[in-house]
Amino acid sequence: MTSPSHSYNHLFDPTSRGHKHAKRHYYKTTKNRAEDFNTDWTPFRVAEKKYKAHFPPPDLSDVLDLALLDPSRSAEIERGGWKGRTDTVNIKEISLQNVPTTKKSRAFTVANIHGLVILPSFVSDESQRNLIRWSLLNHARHPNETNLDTHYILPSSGLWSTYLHSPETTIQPRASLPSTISTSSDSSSPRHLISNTPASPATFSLLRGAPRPPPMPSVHAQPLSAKQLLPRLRWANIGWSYHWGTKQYDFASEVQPIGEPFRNVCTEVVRSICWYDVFGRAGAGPLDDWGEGNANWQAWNETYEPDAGIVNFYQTKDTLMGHVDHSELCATSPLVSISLGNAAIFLIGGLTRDVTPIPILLRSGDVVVMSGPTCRRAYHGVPRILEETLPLYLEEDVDADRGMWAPYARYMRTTRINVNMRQVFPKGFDPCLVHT
Ligand SMILES: O=C(O)CCC(=O)C(=O)O
Ligand SMILES: [Fe+2]
Repeated sequence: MTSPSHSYNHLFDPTSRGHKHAKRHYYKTTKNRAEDFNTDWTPFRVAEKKYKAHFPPPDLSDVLDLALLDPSRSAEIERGGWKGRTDTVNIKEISLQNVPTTKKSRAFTVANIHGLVILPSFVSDESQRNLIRWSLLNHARHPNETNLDTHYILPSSGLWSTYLHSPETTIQPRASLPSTISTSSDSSSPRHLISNTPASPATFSLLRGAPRPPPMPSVHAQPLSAKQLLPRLRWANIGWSYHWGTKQYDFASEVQPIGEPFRNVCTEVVRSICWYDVFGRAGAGPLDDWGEGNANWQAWNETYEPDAGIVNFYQTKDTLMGHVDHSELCATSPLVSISLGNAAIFLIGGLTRDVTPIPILLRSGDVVVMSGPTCRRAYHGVPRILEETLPLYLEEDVDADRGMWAPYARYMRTTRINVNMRQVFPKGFDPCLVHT
């Protein structure tokens, strides 16, 4: 039996030991900071700072928390003590089609962020466990690139499998001759978010020909055991290989097959959304800003096909800075984002950081879809993973799997996984037909 997860509620009680400890830690670490608030910060930065703060814990009364609409999730919500509200923004429920009646799925759009669809607990408990297993065992390994490959010679069987079978196995760094190798520009954790030119069908041939120098391995990387290296796993590529140095896809390298479990959830989501409810009816506004990516949303139920993306592995102290994902040639087709494990605060705003973002509490099994010209190019980020919010069905002592789930449960106790799937090429665009 594992010990029950401690609620984060203690931080909200000023008489508790946890609160006093966090307060002492806060004063110790902030003692020398000149100014806590900078008037130059954009509204997006202000929100990031707010939710990042560990003491005092952020007030979540502005955070949209759709799990509160589902009574069957109350135990999950109470566990961590983190709770938002359902009335922070105007939401509208939209229809889902072809979803088995056994599924309790619902879908919501959010006023002001046209093209954003939230599907709370779309992924069943069992399917969440499968996606977590797949992410660690089958996905985060060769031939898919991970953040660790630049710096470490990872075992061909994968880091997770090595950790399961012999956690003390030493993994050697790549750079063993410090004198000949300069210090890395580090594509390792945390993710580097550099600005780049948005991709489009018009810029494709230019992008395809651009040099993609391989990242340099760090000379500071030390040999580590599989067990020590595992918490440093931050991302693994899906499909088209992503070149972090230029923040563009590397179209010259081989595209890897997309894991069926990821693909199936994403296509199920896109095919079940009634896109007329999102774009066609209820004051959708002008559709002339859809650009070359094409406004073919009427056909997404049949044509949507993910071909790239990333699996993010967050430890509870990790964050993902505000950014726009604009390396995909198709600037409008749905990006499907699946949350697994601990909950997080997700911020989504507008086309610049000057738009005040909407904070949304994403819990395990929730799916977010970003689509259309406004939402697909909106700044978004993850300023906070909410500690101790792992749902009970992902704990080891509810193991229907005779011990097989236990190592996953232990890893997930401090982890959030996000599967972030995109479609790089617009429907009908054939990269082989473009001449350089
Ligand atoms: O973790 C998330 O929910 C979002 C991740 C994201 O924005 C990305 O991978 O580009
Ligand atoms: Fe993103």
